[in-house]
Amino acid sequence: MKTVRLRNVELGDGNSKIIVPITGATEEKIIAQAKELNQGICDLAEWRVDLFEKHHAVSEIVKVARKLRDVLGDMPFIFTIRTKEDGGKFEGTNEEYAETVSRFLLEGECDACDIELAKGKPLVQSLLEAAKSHGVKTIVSSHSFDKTPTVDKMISILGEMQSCGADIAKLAVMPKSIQDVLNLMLASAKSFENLNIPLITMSMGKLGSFSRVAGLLTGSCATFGSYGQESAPGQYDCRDLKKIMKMLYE
Ligand SMILES: O=C1C[C@@](O)(C(=O)O)C[C@@H](O)[C@@H]1O
Repeated sequence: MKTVRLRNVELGDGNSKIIVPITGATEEKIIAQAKELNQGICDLAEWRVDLFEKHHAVSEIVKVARKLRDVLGDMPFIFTIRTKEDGGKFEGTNEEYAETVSRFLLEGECDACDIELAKGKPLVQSLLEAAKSHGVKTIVSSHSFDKTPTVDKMISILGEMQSCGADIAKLAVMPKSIQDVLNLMLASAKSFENLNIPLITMSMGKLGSFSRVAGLLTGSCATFGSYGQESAPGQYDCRDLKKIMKMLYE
């Protein structure tokens, strides 16, 4: 299993890292939230750019990202612009999505970039290449907010992420039953055995929250916790998450 290093954080080394999404709508709120994260409450930050009110202007995104970089110090940060189809607020076309991500990679600064698998192979591959050429690691992601696919389907989604060249594969699904949560965990554990890139997997919602602390069983190398507003249903407050992970992992 390959590990992926983002600054001083090694993903896939057997511990589960805590990622907190920055969810503010304004520059002021984004920077204020980042300042609080830099107090040892998490290992990585994810900037949910689609929640920023000026996410249509790449120059504004780049400007805020520079400030974020300064405020976060050595904490790695992930650039994520989540589209409506995957549960986010970005409503542009696939071309506009690709344009925003690729222009950011050219002009901005981040340690890793989220790329949605559902955007299709040619687009995903061109963004993966752009990220690589800028020394940015990639997290290819897939979200299913209305259901949990079958175990085989989830295994094949994670496999597809690896075969298209992702550094990290991420899968988030919504359960309707306990079996769905167990299915996500099983698909993750099986993929962990068979793939050689780090995985981040979660079953969302209240029911799925068990999966968010089960990285030891499922091979998920990181878990998302909230600080203030959650960016997806079922996230634990990151301070509680830190305590739970300490109990489970030490
Ligand atoms: O992909 C993910 C996972 C997530 O959807 C979750 O369920 O914790 C939260 C998002 O902010 C992140 O980009």
